[in-house]
Amino acid sequence: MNTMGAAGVWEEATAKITGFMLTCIMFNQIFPDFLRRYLETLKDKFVLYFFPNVEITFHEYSGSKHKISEAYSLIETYLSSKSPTHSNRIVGELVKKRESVVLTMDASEEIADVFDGVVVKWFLRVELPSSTTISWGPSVAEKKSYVLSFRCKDRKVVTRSYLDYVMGEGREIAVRNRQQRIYTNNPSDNWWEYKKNLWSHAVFKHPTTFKSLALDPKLKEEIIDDLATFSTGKEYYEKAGKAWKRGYLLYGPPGTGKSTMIAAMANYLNYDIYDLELTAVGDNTELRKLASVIPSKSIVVIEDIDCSLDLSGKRGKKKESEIRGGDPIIRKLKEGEGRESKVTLSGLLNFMDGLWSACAGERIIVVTTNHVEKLDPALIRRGRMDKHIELSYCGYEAFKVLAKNFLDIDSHDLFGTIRELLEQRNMSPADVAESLMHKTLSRDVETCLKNLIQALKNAKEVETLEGEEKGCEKEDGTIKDKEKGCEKEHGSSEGEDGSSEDEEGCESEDGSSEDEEGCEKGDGTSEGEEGSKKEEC
Ligand SMILES: Nc1ncnc2c1ncn2[C@@H]1O[C@H](COP(=O)(O)OP(=O)(O)OP(=O)(O)O)[C@@H](O)[C@H]1O
Ligand SMILES: [Mg+2]
Repeated sequence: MNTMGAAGVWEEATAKITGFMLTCIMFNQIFPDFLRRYLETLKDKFVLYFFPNVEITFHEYSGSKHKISEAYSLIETYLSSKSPTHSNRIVGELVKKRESVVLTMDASEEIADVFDGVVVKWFLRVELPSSTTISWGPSVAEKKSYVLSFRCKDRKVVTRSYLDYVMGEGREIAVRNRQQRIYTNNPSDNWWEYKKNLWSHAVFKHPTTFKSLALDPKLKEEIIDDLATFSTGKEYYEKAGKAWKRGYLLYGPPGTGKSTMIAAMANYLNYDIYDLELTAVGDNTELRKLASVIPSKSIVVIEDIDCSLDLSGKRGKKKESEIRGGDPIIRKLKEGEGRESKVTLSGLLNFMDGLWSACAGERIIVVTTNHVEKLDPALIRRGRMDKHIELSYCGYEAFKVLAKNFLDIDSHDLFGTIRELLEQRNMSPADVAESLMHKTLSRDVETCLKNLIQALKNAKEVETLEGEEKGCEKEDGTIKDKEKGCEKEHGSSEGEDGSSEDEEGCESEDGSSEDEEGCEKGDGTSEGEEGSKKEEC
C-alpha cells in the first residue's frame, strides 16, 4: 500500500514540474515583453523583501600577499573618522599632528554611516585560521576584511557614489593624520613570519630640518629647490615621458651630514623612508619583491653602499685576519655580516630603474658613500643618480648654523678665530657639533667655543706632526701611525677646559686602548699652540 502511495506521489510531482515548465515556455512565447518585465520587477521585489541586504567585502590582502590592499587601508582610515558610538569594543591609536587618540572599531564591531539619505553598515570581519593541526611554527596570520552592507535598493548610490566618497575621504584623512615612518627590510627567511610583511616600520620622528642642517647656504638652497621642483613636477615628468623619480648620491667623509641630510629631505617632503639593508637581501628576486611594495612618496635609502656589497661582482667577504683580530663584540658583528647575498650590480640597477619606470608616483632614491671612487660608474650615472652632492668638512657658514643650533648665538668675539682655524683645517660638522655641545648645566657659551678652538688647534698640530715625519698618515680625517697602529680622529681631542678626554693614551678605532703597543702621551693634556700636546707613538 505504502509503496503504491509513494509511487503515486512521485508521479504527481513529475507531472506538476513538467506542467510548470511547459507553462514557462508558453509564458515566454505568449506573454508580451512589457508583461514579462513587470513580472520580473515583481520577482525582484519579492527577493528584496526576503533578502534585503547586499554585502561587499574588502579583503586586507588582495593581489599581492605582501601588500595591504589600498582600498582596505583607505576604508580603515575613513572609518577612523567615524566615532563608533554604539560599539562596546573600540581600538584607539595616536595620530600625528593632532597628537590625539583616534577611535576605530574592533573586530566584529559595526559602524553605521549615512550618505545621501542612504544608511550603510561597516563590519570588521576577522577570520582565524581554520587549521586544527598542531604546528610548531608561528601561527598563520588571521584574515581581516571590511564588509559593507546596505539595502539592495541602494545599490546604485553605494556603488556609484558612496564608495568613491569613502576612498576620497580616506585619502584626505590619511594625508592629514599621516605618521611619518621609517621602514627597514626584514630578512627574507622571516618573510612568512612577519604577518607577510617584507618591511617592518617604526614611527619616524627626526628633529633635523634644512634650517638646522649645517651646510653652505648656496648648496642648501640648491637642494631645497631641486626637491621642491621634483615634488611638484608630476605633469612635467609626464609630459617629458620620464618616470617620476629622482636619485641623489651623497658622498663625503664620515660625520659630514649624509644621514642627517636624508632626515632633512624626508621631513621637508613629508615622505616615508625605506632604509634598504642590502646585506639582508638574498638575491635579485627578493630585491624586486621588496621594490614592488614600496609606495609613492617614499625615499629609498641605501647607506654606505660601498660597504654593503661588493658591486663589482665579487662578494664583500671580510679578510680572515680582520675577523680574527680586535674586540670580541666587533668580531661577532663582523662574523654575523657573513650572510651571503647574491644581489648583483645588475639586480641593483634594475631595482633603481626597472621599478621606477614601472610604478606611478613620486619616489626618491638616496645612496650614500664615503668612497665615491669605489662605485661602479653605471650605478652613479646621471639618470640613476641625478644629483651628486658632496658633503665636506665644516666651513664657516656651516659652523654658524651649528652655533645657532647648539648655543643659540649668531655672533661672538671668538667667531673670528674659529673662522681662521676652520679655513686652515678639516673638521667634520659632527666633530664641530660635539665640541659645541654643552657639557655642564651652567651652559657656558664661551667655554663651548673655546672647546672648539682647542679641538681645532689640536687637529692642526697633528697635521704639523705629520710634516715632522712622525710616521702618521692622514686618511679621511683620520691620523694613523703606520708603525705602531695608533689611530686618532681629527678633532676628537676635546674637553671642558681644552684638556683631552683621552687621558690614558691613544685609542684604536674599535675603542680598545693601545697603550701596551707603545703609544704614550706626555701628560695627557692638550695645551694649544704653546704647550703642545705631547704625543709619542
Ligand atoms: N651638516 C650637518 N649639520 C648638522 N649636524 C650635522 C651635520 N653633519 C653632521 N652632523 C651631526 O653629526 C652627527 C653625525 O652625522 P651623520 O650621521 O649625518 O654623518 P654621516 O655623513 O652620515 O656619517 P657616516 O659617513 O659615518 O655615515 C649627526 O648626528 C649630526 O648631529
Ligand atoms: Mg651616515
